[in-house]
Amino acid sequence: MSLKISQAIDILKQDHLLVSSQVTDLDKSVTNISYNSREKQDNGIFFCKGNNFKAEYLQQAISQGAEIYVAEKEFDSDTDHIIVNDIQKALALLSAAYFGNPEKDLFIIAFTGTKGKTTTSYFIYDILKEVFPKKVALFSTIDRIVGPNPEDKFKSDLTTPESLELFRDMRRAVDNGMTHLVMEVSSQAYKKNRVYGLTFDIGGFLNITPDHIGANEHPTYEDYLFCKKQLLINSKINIINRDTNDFDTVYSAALETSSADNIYLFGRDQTKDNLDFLLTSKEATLKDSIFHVEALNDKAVSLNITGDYKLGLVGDFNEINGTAAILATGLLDIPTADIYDGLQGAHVPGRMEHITSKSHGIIFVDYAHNYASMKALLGFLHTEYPKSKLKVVVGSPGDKGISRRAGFSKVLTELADVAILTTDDPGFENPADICAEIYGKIDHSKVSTKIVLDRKEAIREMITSSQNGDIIVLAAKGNDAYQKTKGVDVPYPTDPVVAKTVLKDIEGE
Ligand SMILES: CC(=O)N[C@H]1[C@@H](OP(=O)(O)OP(=O)(O)OC[C@H]2O[C@@H](n3ccc(=O)[nH]c3=O)[C@H](O)[C@@H]2O)O[C@H](CO)[C@@H](O)[C@@H]1O[C@H](C)C(=O)N[C@@H](C)C(=O)N[C@H](CCC(=O)O)C(=O)O
Ligand SMILES: Nc1ncnc2c1ncn2[C@@H]1O[C@H](COP(=O)(O)OP(=O)(O)OP(=O)(O)O)[C@@H](O)[C@H]1O
Repeated sequence: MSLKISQAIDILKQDHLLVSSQVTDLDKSVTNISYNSREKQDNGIFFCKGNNFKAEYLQQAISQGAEIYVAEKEFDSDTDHIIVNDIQKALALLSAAYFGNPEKDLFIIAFTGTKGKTTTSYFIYDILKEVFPKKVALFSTIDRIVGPNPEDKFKSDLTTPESLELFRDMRRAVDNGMTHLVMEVSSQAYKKNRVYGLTFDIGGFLNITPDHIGANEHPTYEDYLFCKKQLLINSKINIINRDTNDFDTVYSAALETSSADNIYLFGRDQTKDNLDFLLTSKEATLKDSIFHVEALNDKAVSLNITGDYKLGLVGDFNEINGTAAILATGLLDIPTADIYDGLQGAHVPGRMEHITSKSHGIIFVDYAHNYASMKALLGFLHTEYPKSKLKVVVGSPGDKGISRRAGFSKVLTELADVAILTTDDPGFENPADICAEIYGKIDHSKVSTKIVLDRKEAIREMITSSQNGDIIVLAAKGNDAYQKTKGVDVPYPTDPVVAKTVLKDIEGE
């Protein structure tokens, strides 16, 4: 991979990002790109970016071989440099160019939403794999998959990677023969311009509820919504959940760059304007749900996806995610039978995973970790199984998402029968204080609550004290294999593994 300096300057000029440059050889090409001085920099271009950037990082990069730097201000007048007015945008455009614009060789389907991004992306990935084996890449919160072999799959650090890593991994995907990419786009990705310059083939909007508002994320809900809707402005075809909050704002965003013919609306309420697809729940068991998708007009009928579908994971919210996935893949002309099969077999790590016991009820492991998602989850279980006791093991993280604590108190009071509060990524806070905060706002006349700080013990206690007919929800941690504690990722066996170990101990094989 390489990038000629004159080409870099042209790209920046064209996008009105260039402020000035001091370059000794415009014909020179760099063969390394980095924003982290701890990496190797031989013949490289280095980006000075980030809230916590220090001038000494640039000196380290230069001493390690960086030939030129890009920054928003001059740090070192002796070294070649390009000054720009937006370092994040510059990083995105120049990363794309450095990696040979791999986005042009991929059909990219991207989804956003406060909840359901990961699930919907896995659904689409599992459907597409049926039709394009070994040709589908996935960039999700859980895994990034850039090729067909085991070494091409690795854990993600962010939901949407920084632009440099995004284009690097797209390049790897293309070089590995991938033709399609399914990815999650977080609001932060737009806030931080990680996806700047990208146009998605299909963009989907699932929902928005207040979340991710705080010092390091979005200052206000309006800012959160503004960032989220950018995905639709930057997509050729749009899929929108008609029942989302702020629908009018979201739909107007889609109309900024797409005609109504290229916007597909789905939802559960047939009386709403412009609905293209109606979703209706049909049957749900503890293991799967069957729902119906019906095209309501000629535009929708042309996708040929009307029919019943089955999902191997329950939750009416998952039917919404499933419908979004059906539309996205229907737009690719994929036979309905393949969509049906892919969806039926879809599995999303840590999302509504169910574990059956012989005599201690049914256990769900789910990543629900704020009021809205817990409300959707517990509300669904409560409606489907009104006679069962709902027993929840949950904790809330330290150092972030403070509002989730009051949200858990509220939703547990509204819907749970029994709750054990426990540890979940306490960071630099004391997990006992976090639990006490949740405990303090629970109405104890409605839900029997206790605190067991050791998460494994909390799960053990909940399972051993339950019986058939009970529904246990191990919430908020999903399939996470560590507890983030005082800056260290302390290994944790994962909730499903802990639950299965407890069952093995008390029920045998
Ligand atoms: C607030 C925020 O968005 N921060 C992100 C941002 O950090 P930053 O650019 O400000 O960089 P920084 O961490 O301050 O570090 C300064 C710079 O110095 C460099 N450095 C540092 C040390 C050194 O020795 N040498 C050196 O060169 C670093 O490489 C960096 O470029 O860019 C970094 C990548 O370059 C991200 O890791 C980081 O995400 C933080 C850690 C994060 O986790 N953000 C969350 C809020 C997030 O983005 N979440 C969304 C999902 C939310 C949702 O579900 O909707 C996501 O997409 O994951
Ligand atoms: N469409 C939806 N509406 C409401 N809640 C949902 C929806 N889909 C999933 N959930 C709930 O949210 C949890 C997280 O789902 P998922 O990981 O798919 O969302 P996400 O958007 O990727 O979340 P995050 O941004 O927190 O990583 C699930 O475990 C489930 O409890």
